[in-house]
Amino acid sequence: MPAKRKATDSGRSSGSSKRPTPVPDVTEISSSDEYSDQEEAPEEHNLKEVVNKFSLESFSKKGQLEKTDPRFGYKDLSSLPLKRDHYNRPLWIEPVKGTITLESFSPLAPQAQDFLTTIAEPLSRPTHLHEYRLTGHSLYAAVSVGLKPQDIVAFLDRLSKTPLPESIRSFIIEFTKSYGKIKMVLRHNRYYVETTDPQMLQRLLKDEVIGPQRLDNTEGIIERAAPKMGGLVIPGTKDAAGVRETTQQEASANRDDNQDGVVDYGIDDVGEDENEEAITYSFEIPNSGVEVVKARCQAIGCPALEEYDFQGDTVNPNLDMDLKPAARIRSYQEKSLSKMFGNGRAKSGIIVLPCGAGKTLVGITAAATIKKGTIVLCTSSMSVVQWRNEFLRWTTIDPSDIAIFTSDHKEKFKRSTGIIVSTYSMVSQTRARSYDAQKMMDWLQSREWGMMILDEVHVVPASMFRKVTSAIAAQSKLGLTATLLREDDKIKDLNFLIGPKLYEANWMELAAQGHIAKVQCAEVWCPMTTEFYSEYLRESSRKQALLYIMNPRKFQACQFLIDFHERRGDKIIVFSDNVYALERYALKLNKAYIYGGTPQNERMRILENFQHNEQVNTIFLSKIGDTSLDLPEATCLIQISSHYGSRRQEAQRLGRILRAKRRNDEGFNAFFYSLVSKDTHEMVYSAKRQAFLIDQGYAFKVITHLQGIDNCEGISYSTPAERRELLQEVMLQNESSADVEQVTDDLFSMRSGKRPPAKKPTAKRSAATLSGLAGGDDMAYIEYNKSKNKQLKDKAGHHPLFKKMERERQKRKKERESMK
Ligand SMILES: Nc1ncnc2c1ncn2[C@@H]1O[C@H](COP(=O)(O)OP(=O)(O)OP(=O)(O)O)[C@@H](O)[C@H]1O
Repeated sequence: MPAKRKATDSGRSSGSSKRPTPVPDVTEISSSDEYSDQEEAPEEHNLKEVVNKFSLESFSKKGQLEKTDPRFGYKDLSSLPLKRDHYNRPLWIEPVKGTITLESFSPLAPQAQDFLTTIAEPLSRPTHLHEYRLTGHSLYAAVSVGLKPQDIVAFLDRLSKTPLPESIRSFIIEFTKSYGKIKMVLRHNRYYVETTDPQMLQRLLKDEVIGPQRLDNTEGIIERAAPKMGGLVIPGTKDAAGVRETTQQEASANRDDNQDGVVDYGIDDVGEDENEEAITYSFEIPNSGVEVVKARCQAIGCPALEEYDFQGDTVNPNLDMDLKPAARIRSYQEKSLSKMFGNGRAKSGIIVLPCGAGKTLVGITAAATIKKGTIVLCTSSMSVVQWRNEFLRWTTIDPSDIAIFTSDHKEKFKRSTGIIVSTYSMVSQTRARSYDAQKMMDWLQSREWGMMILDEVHVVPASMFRKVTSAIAAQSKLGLTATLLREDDKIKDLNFLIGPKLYEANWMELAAQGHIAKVQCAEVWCPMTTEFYSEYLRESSRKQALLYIMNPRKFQACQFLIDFHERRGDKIIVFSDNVYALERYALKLNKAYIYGGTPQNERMRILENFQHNEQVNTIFLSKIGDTSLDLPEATCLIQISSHYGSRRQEAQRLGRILRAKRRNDEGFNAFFYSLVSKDTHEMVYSAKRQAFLIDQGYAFKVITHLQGIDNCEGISYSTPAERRELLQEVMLQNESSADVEQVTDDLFSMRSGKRPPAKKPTAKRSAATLSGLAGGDDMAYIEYNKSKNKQLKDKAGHHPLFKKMERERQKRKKERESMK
C-alpha cells in the first residue's frame, strides 16, 4: 500500500479527539487494490524513472516553452497552415503534446481509427471527436506489429489537415529507429539477448549495465540464422488475420473508397523485408538479470522486444487443442489477436476489452493459436474454475490436459504438455508452502511455458508481477483487462513488465453492435436535509462521509428509483462500499444484501433468488460484487456509496450490466445511477470517478429532481421526526462505520466458507430511546433484528416451483383424507 495511504490510516486510528482528520485526497486513497504494493521497493523507484523517461511530454518540453503563452495556455499553431483540401482529411495533430484529434464523422474515420489505435493511445472517444496521444510506448507497440516509422509519418501526414508538425515527425523517427533491434529470447528455460545488428551487439557488450550481465559460459556469442516467419491462421477466424494483412486490405479498401484520391495509406510494403535471410547474434544472461537488462535497454532508447516464434519452436511439445468448429470469434476479438500475432510470432502485451466483451475467449484463442503449454493466472479460485470450464466449452482440449493449481486442488496434466490455471497468490506466495504446493511449484518452475495469460491484469502491482514472472519462465505474456487504470499511476509499469497495450476496444462501437448493452448513465443530485448538512459542516471528514451517504434525501431517491425500475420489470443491483449504509438501506427497504461477512451459501441463495425468483428484483451488494459478478439478468445499477474517486471501480461496476441478457431487445437500455449528496465532497469524487467512462463516450445526465418523488406513496423519512431520528442514529455511529469495506476476496470466493466472516463495523447499535439525547419523546430507536436475508428462505416458498410443490402436497393430503 502506498506510503500516503498509510498516513491516512494512521490519522484514522488517532481517534476522534485529534480532529480534524484531513480530508482525504482522492489521488491518495483510491488506489486500494486487491493486491496493493506494501511499499515501494528501490528497484520500483528505478523502474519509475525508466518508464517516465519515455513520455512525450519530456520530449516536447522545449517546444512547449517556446510555443505556449504561460498566461492562457494558448498555443500558436500559425506555423501549421491548413491544407487546401483539409475538409477531406480527418485529423488535427497537435505539435506539442502529440495529441491527435479525429473527426469521427469523417468518411475516412473507420480506417483512421484502426490506424490510430495501432500507433497511439486512445484518450477519449465521445460521439463526434476522438482524441489520441502518441507516446513512446504506443509507438513501440506500433513498430512491434510491423509498422515502419516512415510509413507512420507518411500516413499521418496524409490524414492530417495541416502539414505534419516537424516535432511529431522527429518524435516518431527518433523513438522508433532502434525498436526491434534488440530481442529478449527464452530458449530451453534460459534467457538470451539477441540482435541482428553487429554494431548494436558491440554497444550492448560494452554497456556498463548490460555487459556485466553476460554469462561467462562456453557458448560465448551465438550466431544463428534468423527465424523465418510462417503463415498463421488464428483459429475461429475465416483466414489469417495478421495486422499487416488487415492494414493492407484497409489500404486498398481506402483507395477504392476514396473518390477524390486525396488520402492513400501508402504502406503496402509494411514488413516486406521481414523475410530476408539474416544472422542473429545472441548472448546468455541469467534469469535474475532479465529485468535489469530490459530496463537498461529501454533507458538507452532501444527497448528489447519479446517475441515468441512458436511455429519454429521444436523443443516444447505441441498441445493438441483447437477451437471447436462452432466457435466464431467476433471481429474485435480477431482484431485484438491480430495485433498479438501480426507477424506470425506471439508478442507479449495487454489486450483491453470492456467487461463482458469476451476476454476469456480471446485468451483461449491465443492459447489455441500457439498450441504450447500455457499457464493462466486469475485473481480468485472461482475464476480459476470458470477459466477451466471455458477452455472445455470452447476448445477440443482433452479434460486431462487442463489442470488446476489452487489451495484445494493441486493437479498436474497427464501428458507432456497442457494448461495450468492458477491464481496470482498461489504462484507468488513467499511464505512456507505445504509439501504438495511446493512440489507443484517446483514442477511449474522446472518447465518452459509457451504463454502466460494474466487475467484482470490491472489489479496486480509490479512487485507481484516480478514474483510471478521471475518464478515462471514463459515465452510470451498476454495481459487481459477491461480497465487499464490505476489511480496510483502504476499502470505504466505493466507496459514494461508485460508488454505494450496491443489493442483497446471502443466501448460505444461494441454497444452499437450489440456485443455489450447500451447504458443510460445519470448522476442524481440529492440535496442534504438541513439537519444533516449542519452536522456535515461541523464534523470530521470520516463522519462527513457517513452523513452524505445516509442523507435521507439520498435514501428517498434510492427507494424511488428501485420502485420505479421494479415496476418497469428491471432487476436492480444497489452498490454500497459502506457496509453500515448497505445494511441500513437494505433492512429499511426489506431487501437482501451481500457483503464480505455473508456466508458463501447465503450469497449463493441470494444470487439464485435474484436470478430466478420473480419476487426478488433488487439486491444490495458491497464492493465485493464489483468484479467477477456475472448476472445477465441485472438491468439497472444504483450506486449509493463508492470508493472515493476510483475510475476503475466506476467502470467495473458499469460492467456488471453490460452483459444484460436483454441487450439486443428493440430499444433496450440498461441504467446506471450514481446518487450523490449535493454540496459535499461526494460531488468531487463523483466527477473524478466518471472520467474514464466519459472518455469511453458515456454521457452522464445530471438529474437534479426526480419527478414524482414528492408525492410518492410510502416514501421513507418524509417527516422531520423520522429524519431527526436517522440523524441521531448516524451520529451515534463510530467513525469506523464510515469506512469502505476491506475486501480480500470476490463474490464467489471459495475461501469464504473457511475464513472467519469479515469484521462487522465496530459500531455497536443498542436498543434505546433517544429522547434523552435528542430532547424529543416522539422518537424511538427501531431495531431491525430479522435479517431480510433470512427471510429469503421463506420467500423461496413463494417461487412458482415451490408453489407448485406446495399445491401438489396439499392435493395429495386431501386425496388421503378423502380416502379415509
Ligand atoms: N465470440 C463469441 N461468441 C459467443 N459468445 C461469446 C463470444 N465471446 C464472448 N462470448 C460470451 O460473452 C460472455 C462474456 O465473456 P467473458 O466472461 O469472457 O467476458 P469478460 O470480458 O471476461 O468480462 P469481465 O471483464 O466482466 O470478466 C460469456 O458468456 C462468453 O461466453
